[in-house]
Amino acid sequence: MKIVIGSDHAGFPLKAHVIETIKALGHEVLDVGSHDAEPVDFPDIAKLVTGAIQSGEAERGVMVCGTGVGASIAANKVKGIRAAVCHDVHSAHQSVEHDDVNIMCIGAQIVGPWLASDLIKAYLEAEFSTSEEFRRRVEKLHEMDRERQ
Ligand SMILES: O=C(CO)[C@H](O)[C@H](O)[C@H](O)COP(=O)(O)O
Repeated sequence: MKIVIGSDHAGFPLKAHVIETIKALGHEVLDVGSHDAEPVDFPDIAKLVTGAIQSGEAERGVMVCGTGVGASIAANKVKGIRAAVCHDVHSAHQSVEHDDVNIMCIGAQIVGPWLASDLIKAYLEAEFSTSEEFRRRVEKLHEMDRERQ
């Protein structure tokens, strides 16, 4: 898969490790910044990450900010995006299996590199379930997207 990755200044220290992990798992990486530790607002980076998914350039994304919270709020403002903060391995895979999450957000000030690697592995190895209940629920999310004002 092609994975788009973005971080703000608070997520930047973990971003290189995240990229290395994604590549080691055999995926391609599209890095939309930030490219240094200069302060940058997470909504600006979220626009770049979500844009790559909306255009089809990347299949899934990973965003790193200080807590993962701001990144997920910003990403979820965009149609077609299902973003979640995942700081445990179970949520990292279930968010895809049940909810078809397409951007996992992690907090560089919350998790260390070892856990980040485990989260990314669980997220990228997971596939959206074919079970009717999960498909139905995500279809309702698509409906909510279409009804957005
Ligand atoms: O975690 C975040 C938002 O949820 C951000 O990455 C920042 O760390 C947070 O907003 C704090 O901002 P600061 O400019 O890094 O002090």
